[in-house]
Amino acid sequence: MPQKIAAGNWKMNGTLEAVPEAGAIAAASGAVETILCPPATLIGPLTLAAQGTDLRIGGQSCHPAASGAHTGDISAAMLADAGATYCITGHSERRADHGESDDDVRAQTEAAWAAGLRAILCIGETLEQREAGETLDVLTAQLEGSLPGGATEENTIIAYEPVWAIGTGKVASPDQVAEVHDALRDHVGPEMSLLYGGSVKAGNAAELFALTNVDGALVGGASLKAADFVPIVEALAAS
Ligand SMILES: O=C[C@H](O)COP(=O)(O)O
Repeated sequence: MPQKIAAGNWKMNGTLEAVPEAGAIAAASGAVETILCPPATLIGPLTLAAQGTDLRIGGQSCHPAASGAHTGDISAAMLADAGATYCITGHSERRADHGESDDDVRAQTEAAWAAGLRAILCIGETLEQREAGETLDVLTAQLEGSLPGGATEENTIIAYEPVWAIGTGKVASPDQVAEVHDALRDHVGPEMSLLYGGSVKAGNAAELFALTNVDGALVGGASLKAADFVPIVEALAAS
């Protein structure tokens, strides 16, 4: 059985004032694997807030190199040193804002593994690609291009995030999610966790988690406040 996972991606949100939210989320973690990926500045503080609980902390991206002359970047080893045990790779915002290619994502994922981090590797189609009927082809190509050989359920989680559903309030329909996740399951085998991401909220989480091949969610906006995220974690635990 794939592991059930509720992951929150705080993106470029949060200062020290947000640490108590993580504390409240930590207090509610345990029934399913629960992860918060804050900005790099908060990995240390959130690791401290999560100490003694089942909440795990992750980075949002990493440079493929372990160290060096890469101003503004952070390595997987640094994330691990600060307390992270997970790292998102291939998020569509990184692919769009920083021009990260499948090759870059594969190298980052390998770097995350080398530092002992479990990767949360994201793939997703744009609205244009969906409307052109290219969704499954695009996702297969992204997976084949960015998932390194040697991926297992121990070192990798796949997150399907349709770009058009991220931060828009337009969640993919259960049929759309099921079609993609069933195809992904055929691709990655029976044990790797498959997360859905894109406008997941407490109000739509249970319906998504009821789908056979949805093992959890990668949540953006609704992970910033414990009052929004904890009900999603609870819906997953109840699924
Ligand atoms: O990484 C998280 C996703 O991009 C989803 O973000 P969202 O829940 O704000 O739509």
